[in-house]
Amino acid sequence: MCPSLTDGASASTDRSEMVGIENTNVGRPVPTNGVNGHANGHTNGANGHSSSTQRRNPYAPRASEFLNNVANFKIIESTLREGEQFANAFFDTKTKIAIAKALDAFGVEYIELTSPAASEQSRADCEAICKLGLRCKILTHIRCHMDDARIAVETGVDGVDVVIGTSSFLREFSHGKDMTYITKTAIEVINFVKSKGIEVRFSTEDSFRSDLVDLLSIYQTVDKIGVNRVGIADTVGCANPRQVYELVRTLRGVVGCDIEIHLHNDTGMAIANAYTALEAGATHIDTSVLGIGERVGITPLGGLVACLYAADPEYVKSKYNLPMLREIENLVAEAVEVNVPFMNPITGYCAFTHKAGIHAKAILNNPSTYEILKPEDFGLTRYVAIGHRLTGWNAVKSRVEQLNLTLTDEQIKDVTAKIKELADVRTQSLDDVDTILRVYHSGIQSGELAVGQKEALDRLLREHREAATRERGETEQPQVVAAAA
Ligand SMILES: CC(=O)SCCNC(=O)CCNC(=O)[C@H](O)C(C)(C)COP(=O)(O)OP(=O)(O)OC[C@H]1O[C@@H](n2cnc3c(N)ncnc32)[C@H](O)[C@@H]1OP(=O)(O)O
Ligand SMILES: O=C(O)CCC(=O)C(=O)O
Ligand SMILES: [Zn+2]
Repeated sequence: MCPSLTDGASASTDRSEMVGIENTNVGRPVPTNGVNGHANGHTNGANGHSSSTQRRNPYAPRASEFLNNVANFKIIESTLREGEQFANAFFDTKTKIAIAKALDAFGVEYIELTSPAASEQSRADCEAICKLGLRCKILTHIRCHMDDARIAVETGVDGVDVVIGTSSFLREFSHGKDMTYITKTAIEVINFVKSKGIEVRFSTEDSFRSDLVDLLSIYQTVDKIGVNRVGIADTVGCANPRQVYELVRTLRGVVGCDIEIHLHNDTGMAIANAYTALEAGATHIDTSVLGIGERVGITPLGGLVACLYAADPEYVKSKYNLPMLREIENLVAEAVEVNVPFMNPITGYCAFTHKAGIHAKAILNNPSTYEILKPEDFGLTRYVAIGHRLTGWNAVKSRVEQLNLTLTDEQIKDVTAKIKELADVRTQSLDDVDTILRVYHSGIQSGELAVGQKEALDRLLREHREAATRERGETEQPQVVAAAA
């Protein structure tokens, strides 16, 4: 059981075997040795550590890397474009508006919408979203074609994202155009969109399987005519972080405009690649909620936020309404009829649940020991699971203290051995653990029990169970008879 959410957002949340700990400690002092954790207010170091801890981390982001935009980026949220290409997605107007408003309230800088050339409803929805008066900029995504551009500029969008495939695969098997034609059309479309006074971005589809000279040449051309952004797309999800770094860094040296990156997740690299793109100088990252899109989709909003928060929590907190993330993910998950994956960063069922005794002890002393993300920054709560065979006496002690029982450390170790013995047979609920602790405590208080008296403890537990069964039997008996009748 991994109940990491606070209010039952995960359908089957069961907290029965958990110790919920607010902030850092459960009745236990946080060490005052200078390594402050989450409990004592947040420090200015990354990762929730004190700045002294931060300085000791040789892998922390280095401010001296002048191209690095890890703490200076914009999100282009494409749930309503790339996300609509997810096999399960059908967004009616009401749902699109709800998603657009939620993303705006979260704080994304841009929302990208499906091409108005796709269908009459797509065009009408695009216009409707433009009229909402959202704080974020609204973009629409079109083919590199004047017909699409003419429709797009009439919708009221703040900008148009233009794309065309440049790899030999797409030039031969998709649109059939060569680089000369692509360049000529790109210039025409960009000039047209610019003439309408709105933002324009030019992107090559399948960039990582395109010829580098072709790429740099067309990007340089569109940069010269004043495109606002150029985009790189890992359309098939084939790129690795080193390749992303090299291409973005090379491009950074060739164009003066902003650089956007769009990364598919076919090999699970989308978040790492996005992070690396920022390190190399990209300025804009495409995301979708839960990563939905063609095939397995693109860089997920939540995962990217987790990754960037780990690098610079204060910057990410200042930009986005982090506690809204779970609500947005639930909204989109429901709209496309999927569950939020259990291993999802931040909102996954077990994202803030700690289990093994070694972890539990350290977490109770200072959550930074095993947490890079502070659950409270995302409106969530951490839990420590104790009713299992991997538990330890420190975790049990925290529960003893929560229950206001008085036991010595030696006694807690003794009763922990009993919990582990029982948990070897089946996981114990928190109620089970509490019963064991209360029976043990009253046995000690009454003098019926001393440390190491296993048989006496077994007898007390058996007697307690029998008494409870008798009590239940008295109230349950009539119901059984009634049901049988
Ligand atoms: C990698 C990506 O995700 S890119 C974005 C994908 N988004 C979409 O496809 C939006 C939804 N698409 C649609 O509604 C339709 O495909 C439309 C309206 C865009 C086009 O529909 P149709 O005219 O029926 O063409 P169809 O979809 O069969 O084929 C794509 C057409 O676009 C052309 N094309 C493909 N990519 C591009 C491009 N980037 N720039 C210009 N033309 C392109 C192809 O040559 C083909 O035209 P053709 O049939 O005249 O040769
Ligand atoms: O417009 C872009 O940059 C990307 C288009 C796209 O969805 C892709 O190439 O996967
Ligand atoms: Zn895509």
